[in-house]
Amino acid sequence: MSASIIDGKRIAKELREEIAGRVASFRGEHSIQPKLVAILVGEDPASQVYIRNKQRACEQAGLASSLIRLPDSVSQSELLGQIEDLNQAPDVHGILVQLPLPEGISADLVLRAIRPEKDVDCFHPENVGMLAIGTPRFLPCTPAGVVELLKRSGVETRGAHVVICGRSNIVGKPLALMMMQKGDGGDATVSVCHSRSRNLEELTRQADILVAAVGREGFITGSMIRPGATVIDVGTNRSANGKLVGDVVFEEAVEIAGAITPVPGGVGPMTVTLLLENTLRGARRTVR
Ligand SMILES: NC(=O)C1=CN([C@@H]2O[C@H](COP(=O)(O)OP(=O)(O)OC[C@H]3O[C@@H](n4cnc5c(N)ncnc54)[C@H](OP(=O)(O)O)[C@@H]3O)[C@@H](O)[C@H]2O)C=CC1
Ligand SMILES: Nc1nc(=O)c2c([nH]1)NC[C@@H]1CN(c3ccc(C(=O)N[C@@H](CCC(=O)O)C(=O)O)cc3)C=[N+]21
Ligand SMILES: [Mg+2]
Repeated sequence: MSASIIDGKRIAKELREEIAGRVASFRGEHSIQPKLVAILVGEDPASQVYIRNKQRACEQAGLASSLIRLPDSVSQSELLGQIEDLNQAPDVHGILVQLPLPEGISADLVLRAIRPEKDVDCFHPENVGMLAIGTPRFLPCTPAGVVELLKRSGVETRGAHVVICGRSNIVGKPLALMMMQKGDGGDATVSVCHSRSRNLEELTRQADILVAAVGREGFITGSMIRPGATVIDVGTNRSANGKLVGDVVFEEAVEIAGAITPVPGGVGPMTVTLLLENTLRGARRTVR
């Protein structure tokens, strides 16, 4: 038996074409081009991949985008000053500060400094709070990408047991919030595992939908997967041979799972796509 492969690249392309259409009509109606600005401090390799892909995606969807590169040595106050300029700039609708940030810069402080109306990552405490109570302003890109992938591949979340490995503020925690929410794409029973979880394999084997967001190559092996389960691999790891690999041992998992996302070509392209969606949403706010 072999799992069906969830083609994130294809689904992302479909969704991008829809977004491009909406961007075009927004521009036609308001003569405003939605604009995203990303800030990269230093040279984190995962961030480089993300940046390259989102610049290209913005171009294809008709969005403006720019990248501010700052050296590792930049001071926290200089960075905060840059963010404040972007907060004030009327032509900027989305601001994204790439994580991780170098030591000596407080990510918490930096993320709070971004004006919530331009916080396309949905990392600001106000936006996380809105998400948690069920009245989201933005949906966080990677979790929303996962939910959209499931929806578009016909995987039912309602009543399903979703087991998420990882509890970060960027993936695991907001994904848990979204999937436990009432209604479409949610209504799941959610378990969240982390490095202190006991009997991990016992937990993951209960999953109808297993999400790996740990950041370790080879983390999810075949024996951790219930036969027929859907496996979503969020991991983006640089392997020793330079290849991009997920957290799941794909060759094992594909024999056991019912459906599985590959890396690359699974969740990653969806993250980029949802960022386009959020930038358009940020621009819409300015005309209401
Ligand atoms: N495809 C995409 O669009 C994106 C991909 N990523 C990728 O996803 C992965 C996760 O990213 P991120 O959430 O930022 O990572 P973090 O390092 O912030 O979080 C990793 C999580 O995994 C948990 N963990 C670590 N070791 C174990 C273990 N032995 N058993 C169980 N849980 C464990 C940690 O537990 P604890 O909390 O106890 O430390 C933590 O909650 C990375 O590979 C990243 O590159 C990230 C964002 C977007
Ligand atoms: N503020 C912030 N927000 C983030 O969302 C954020 C971040 N910082 N820091 C880094 C991580 C990582 N991340 C990825 C997004 C897309 C791909 C992606 O496009 N992946 C393609 C890669 C294909 C390739 O080019 O090789 C794929 O999996 O197919 C990967 C990783 C977002 N992150
Ligand atoms: Mg991290």
